Amino acid sequence: MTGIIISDNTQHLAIPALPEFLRSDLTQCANLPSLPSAAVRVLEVAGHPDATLNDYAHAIEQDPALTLRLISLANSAFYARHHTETHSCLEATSRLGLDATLAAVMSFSLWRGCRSNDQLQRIWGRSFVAALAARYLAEQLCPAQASFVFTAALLQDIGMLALLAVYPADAHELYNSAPVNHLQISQGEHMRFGCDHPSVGGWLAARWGVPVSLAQVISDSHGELTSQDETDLFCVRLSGMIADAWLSTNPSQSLSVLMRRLNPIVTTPSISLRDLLNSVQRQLPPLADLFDLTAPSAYDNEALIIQAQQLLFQQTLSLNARLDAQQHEIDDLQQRQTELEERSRRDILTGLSNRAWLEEQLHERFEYCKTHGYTMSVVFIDLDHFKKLNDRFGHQTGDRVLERFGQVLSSLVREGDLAGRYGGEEFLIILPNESATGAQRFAKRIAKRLSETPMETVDGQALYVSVSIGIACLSDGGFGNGRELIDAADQSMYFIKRTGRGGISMYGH
Ligand SMILES: Nc1nc2c(ncn2[C@@H]2O[C@H](COP(=O)(O)OP(=O)(O)OP(=O)(O)O)[C@@H](O)[C@H]2O)c(=O)[nH]1
Repeated sequence: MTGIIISDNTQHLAIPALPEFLRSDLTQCANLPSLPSAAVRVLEVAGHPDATLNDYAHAIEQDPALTLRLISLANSAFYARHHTETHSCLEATSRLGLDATLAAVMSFSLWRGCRSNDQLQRIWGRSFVAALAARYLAEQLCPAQASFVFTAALLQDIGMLALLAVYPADAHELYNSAPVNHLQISQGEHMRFGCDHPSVGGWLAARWGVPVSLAQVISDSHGELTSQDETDLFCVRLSGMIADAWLSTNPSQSLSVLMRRLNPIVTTPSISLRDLLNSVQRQLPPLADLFDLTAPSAYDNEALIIQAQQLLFQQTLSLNARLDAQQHEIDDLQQRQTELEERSRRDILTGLSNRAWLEEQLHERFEYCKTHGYTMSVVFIDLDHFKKLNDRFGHQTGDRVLERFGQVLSSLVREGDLAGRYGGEEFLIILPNESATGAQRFAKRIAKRLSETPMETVDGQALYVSVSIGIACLSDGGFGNGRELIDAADQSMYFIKRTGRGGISMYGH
């Protein structure tokens, strides 16, 4: 092969620069895949915007072997479906179209000398499957670009040829695992060579002087598939994934994984994976024949798709089951969290709110009432002579009295009120939207209940308690915050303590 460089387009590529050592090794490599002079001339023609089919045909005719192959390609089942036989290079070129002619010339040229090499056969096998898949996709999504997409997909792995030429041992080891998955290959290449074969392929194609748009798509061919991709790039990227799945050891499994990945991205209903695989299967043998390639083994695509769909369904079920289990765990955690929060607000002995929660709530409600012009009252209750009760009947009896008193309070408060234990034998009740006289009525009900209901029975003797109650209402003073309201209720309660216990006092009345 004659390696003639016609116009180096590498500087026009929007790709990350190749590592310096790799660029230097590639540039100096004597075995780098190169193009025969006829292919170079075809590229030169391709570089002219006004190039005609005649110019192409003339360039190709310089190479008789290439001419014969091109005519066979045009006459193959692949292209000749509805046409009569072609006999000249010009007829062949016009049947193939300019892009496909370019692709054919380049791949024929590059393919020479690869036939006896299993590894190269595998690389080209994937490229052919990808090219056919890409063309099917392009015919559905961007028919005008079908030839361009076919070419780009066919050449997407030429970087592997270059890396094999420059670093035969390393690349051979990396590519030797059959069948190949290009995601893993790209990762391996990054580790060994500092970049992957699509970038090298794009660089190589640009160095040969192929149109920059083509070299760019080759370079971007293995990127992440997204719905924002240009349609031609999208077809090329997807074609590689389809080829990987179809050629994998477990195609139905790989296809089901691919289907899952495609679900959120491919929304167009015109793409049928089944039709695509059937189309690839139909066109692969004649194309492979033409290149003396052993076509990758055929599948029952119908069964493959059904299997893949079943697997996808099973994966979806097990994923749903996992999601359900996770949701249960989240629900349990949330419930436990709620229980913990609830418990952190409770007084253990009485089950009423504890002091911290009372104060927090009082602060919030106080601010709310101030902002919206509502009123509220707090009722401060202290059990009388509780020390004596403890001393006389024991601490446990004292505890039961407190517990019972908590129940009495719970039974008397209304929805929206908040009753809690403020400390030892002190209780606080917040009454939203309640005046001092309303709070007084409430306090009287408590006193009445206590006078009627013993809190405990000790040795058959009923034990009654009395309480001192102080009330403060937001409307009865210039209170700046909830703390001042509690202090006012506390002071009123102490007034009762000082004047004999067992009564109710209202702050400011
Ligand atoms: N059993 C029991 N007693 C408690 C608890 N918390 C506080 N006490 C007791 O309640 C008593 C309160 O005593 P004081 O503050 O002197 O009040 P008092 O004896 O009720 O007297 P006055 O309030 O003046 O009527 C103390 O003996 C505390 O030990 C509790 O959780 N359980």
